[in-house]
Amino acid sequence: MAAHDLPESAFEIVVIKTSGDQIQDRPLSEVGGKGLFTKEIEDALLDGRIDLAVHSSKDMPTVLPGGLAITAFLPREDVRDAFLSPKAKTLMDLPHGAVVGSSSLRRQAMIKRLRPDIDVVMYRGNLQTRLRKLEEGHVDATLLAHAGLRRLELTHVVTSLLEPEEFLPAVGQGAICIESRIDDQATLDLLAPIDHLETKIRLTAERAFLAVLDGSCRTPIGGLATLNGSQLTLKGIIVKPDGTEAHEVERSGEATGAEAIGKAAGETLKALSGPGFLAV
Ligand SMILES: NCc1[nH]cc(CCC(=O)O)c1CC(=O)O
Repeated sequence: MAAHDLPESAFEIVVIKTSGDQIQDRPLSEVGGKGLFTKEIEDALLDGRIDLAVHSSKDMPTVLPGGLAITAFLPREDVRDAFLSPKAKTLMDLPHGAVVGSSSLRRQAMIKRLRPDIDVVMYRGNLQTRLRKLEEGHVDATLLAHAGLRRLELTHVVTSLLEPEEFLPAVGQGAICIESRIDDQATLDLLAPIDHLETKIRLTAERAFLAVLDGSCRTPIGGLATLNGSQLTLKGIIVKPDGTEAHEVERSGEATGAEAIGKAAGETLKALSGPGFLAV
């Protein structure tokens, strides 16, 4: 091995269990939403116990504590939701009145929108627990992020994939990000070479979109930005939790305007849905 291939830094991994990981018996939207996956980790960053934090972008609130920022993105995984069922090949093929387990407000609302006859029931616990419950017949099907299943090398449990055209993923789905202290230049320098530009641009648009609409995690929202050369396209949707009403938006423009495109798409949905919709 050449000398320049040797690691220049040693890293100590500190495992932090967040309340989002610990609370398994209630939907997260009921106990405070997204911050639950990040707070304990951000406290450790602010205390200087750790220097960088690894998160799922999907779990990151749009407003971060002062002094912290998302300072790098890893290349994005598959953004799609996976459909898992021993009973049917796809969501649309499930028998009338089937029971689907999911505690995600977005998945629940989008399932109801496509299949009003389906009963969506709360479904938490770690992946292994969910797969066991599915196997034991507690539910007829469930949905999980394909990215998480791929990372755990569990893709053999997937029955089919939901295409973004009919089922928009959550903002940030499939993208791992790094959060660090904005004044910690040494860490910023370490991260710069691994920051993935395309993912950063897409996530900038998606998070700007989400920031206009949300904060609370109580409104079902889907959003996905894609890049075609320098052309960015953002699609967004908000759905009533019972699936009876939805508003969609699509905006395109130069990637350099990612933040403005996201913001404009959010404002469009806000205007389309009217006051009250987001509060439900
Ligand atoms: N809400 C939990 C969560 N946060 C990120 C992922 C999946 C991995 C990713 O999107 O990067 C998951 C699990 C899931 O949605 O099935």
